[in-house]
Amino acid sequence: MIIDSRGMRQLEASSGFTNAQLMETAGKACADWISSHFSACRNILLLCGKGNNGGDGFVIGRILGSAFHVTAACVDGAPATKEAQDAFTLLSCDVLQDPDAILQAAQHTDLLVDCVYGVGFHGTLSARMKKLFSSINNMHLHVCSIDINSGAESDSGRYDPDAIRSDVTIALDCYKPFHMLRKDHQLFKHAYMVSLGIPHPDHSAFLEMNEDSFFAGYPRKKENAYKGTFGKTTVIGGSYGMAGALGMNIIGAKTVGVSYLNAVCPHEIYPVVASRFLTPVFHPFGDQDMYRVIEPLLYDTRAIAFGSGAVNMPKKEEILDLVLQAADCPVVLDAEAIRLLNHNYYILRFVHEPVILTPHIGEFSSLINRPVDVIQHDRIHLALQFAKDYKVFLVLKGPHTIVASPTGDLYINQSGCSGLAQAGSGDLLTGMIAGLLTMNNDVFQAVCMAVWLHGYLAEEGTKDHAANMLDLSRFPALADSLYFRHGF
Ligand SMILES: NC(=O)C1=CN([C@@H]2O[C@H](COP(=O)(O)OP(=O)(O)OC[C@H]3O[C@@H](n4cnc5c(N)ncnc54)[C@H](O)[C@@H]3O)[C@@H](O)[C@H]2O)[C@@H](O)CC1
Ligand SMILES: Nc1ncnc2c1ncn2[C@@H]1O[C@H](COP(=O)(O)OP(=O)(O)O)[C@@H](O)[C@H]1O
Repeated sequence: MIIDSRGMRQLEASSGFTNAQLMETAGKACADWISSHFSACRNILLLCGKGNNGGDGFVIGRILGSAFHVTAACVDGAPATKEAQDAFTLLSCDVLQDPDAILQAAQHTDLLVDCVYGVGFHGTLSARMKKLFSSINNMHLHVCSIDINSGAESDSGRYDPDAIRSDVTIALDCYKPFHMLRKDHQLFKHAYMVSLGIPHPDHSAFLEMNEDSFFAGYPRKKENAYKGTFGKTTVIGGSYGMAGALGMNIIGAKTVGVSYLNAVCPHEIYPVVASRFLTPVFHPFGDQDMYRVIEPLLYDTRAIAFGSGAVNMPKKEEILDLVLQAADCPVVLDAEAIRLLNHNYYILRFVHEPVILTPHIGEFSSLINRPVDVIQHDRIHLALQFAKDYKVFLVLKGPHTIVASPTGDLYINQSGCSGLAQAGSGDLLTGMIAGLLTMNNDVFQAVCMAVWLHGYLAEEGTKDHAANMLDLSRFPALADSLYFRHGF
C-alpha cells in the first residue's frame, strides 16, 4: 500500500498504539532487519535528527548495541519530541555532536544508518547539513536509510541534491510516494518495507497496478460479441514525414485488443499507412474536406486520440477546436495537440468530456512555462495541481509515468524500462490509452491500465533482448501472450 504523510499520520493515530509504542516497534523492526542483512558488520554509525525519525534511530542503536559496536551522532541538535527524548535516555553508546568527529567516525564505520529526517522533512537542507551529507555521500559507505532518505520529501518526491544516498531504504509500514520514484531520484538502490502492525484501510488515493488489477478492469469478449460491442476507437494522427506516428497509434490500439478502429490521417500519408495496416477503417482528409470527414466520426466513437505525429497535419488548429467542442467521449491529446495548447490551455476548463493529456517532461515544461529541472524535482505536485486546475487527466511521461486525476487521484507507474526511451513509444501509448478508454468507462483506471501495460510489455519485450533493441511492433504479440496466460 502507498500512502502520503497525512494518511500515515491518520493511520498511526487510529492504530490504537501510542507514538512511543510505534517508535519502539519501528526501531525493533529496523534493527532486526539490519542485523539479519548486515550481520558481517562490526561498527555501525547512526546519524540521528531531532524528530521522531531520530527517535527511531535511538531505539535501533539501543537494540543493535548488544551485538554491534554502535556510535550515535545527534547531527541536528538535541531530540525535540517526547518520544525521541525518552528513546535517547535509554541509549548507552557513545554520542557524537561535532561534525568533524562525526565524519571521522564515518571513515571507520561498516554501516551508516541514516535517521536524520523522515516524513517530517520539507524544503531544502541547511548549509551545515548539505556540507555534512555531501561529505558522507562522497565517502561511498554502506548506507541504510530509515523510512525516507534524509533530504527528500515523502509526498512530493522533491529532494535536495545533497540528500543522503543509500544502498537500502527501509519504509515504515507503507511505501510513500518517494519510494515509488526511485528511477527519477536514484537516492536508494533497494527499498524494503517493515510492518508496524497497523491495520490498513481497503482504499488508498494511490492506485497500484499489477496483472491482477489490470485484468480486473479488462473486459472479456462474450461468445455473442460483435465488432461494435466495445464501440469504436478513433485515432487522428500522422502527417507528411511522420506517417509512422499514426502507425504506432494503430499498433497501440491493436495491443489492447480494439475491435473497431477508425484511423484518420491526411491524404498524403494514407497510401503508406493503409498499405501497412489492414484492419483499421481509414478516413483520409485534406484542407477542403476536413470537417466533412472528421465531424461525423466524433459522434460515433467511444474514445478519440489526436496529435501523434500531427506536426504537418493540415487544419490541425481547427481539428483541435472541433475535437474539444464536439466530441462526446474522452479525448486523448498527445504531442502536437499539446503543443497547440501551449498558449491557450485555459480552454481545457470549458471542455465537458474527459480530456487526457500525455506530455513528456519537455512538453509539460513548454505547456506550463516552467523549466524542465523544476518539474523534474516536483513532478507529483505539479501534475496534481495542473490536473486539478484544468480538470484534466494528466499523464506525465517518464521513467516513472505519473497519472493525476482532476479529483486528486494519483498513480505512479512502476513498470517499464529504458527500452521505451525511443521515438514512437509515446505514440504507441496514446493508441493504447484510447483503446482502453473504449473498453472501460472509468477514465482514471483505463489510463493507468494502459500506462502499466505499456511498461509491462516493454519489460517482457526486453527479457531475451538488449534493452536498446526493444521492437515496438511486437507489442500486440507480447500482449497476446499475457491475455492468453490469463485465459482470454
Ligand atoms: N507516530 C509517529 O509519528 C511515528 C513516527 N515514526 C518516525 O518518525 C518520522 C516522522 O517524524 P517527525 O514527524 O518527528 O519528523 P522527522 O523526524 O522526519 O523530521 C522532522 C524534524 O525535522 C525538521 N525539519 C523538517 N524539514 C526540515 C528542513 N528542511 N531543514 C531542517 N530541519 C527540518 C522538523 O522541524 C522536525 O524537527 C517517520 O518518518 C518515522 O521515521 C516512527 O517512530 C513510527 C511512529
Ligand atoms: N527510461 C525509461 N524507462 C521507462 N519508460 C520510459 C523511459 N524513457 C521513456 N519511457 C516511456 O516511453 C514513452 C516515451 O514517450 P515520448 O517521449 O512521447 O515518445 P514519442 O513521442 O517519440 O512517441 C513514455 O511512455 C515514457 O514513459
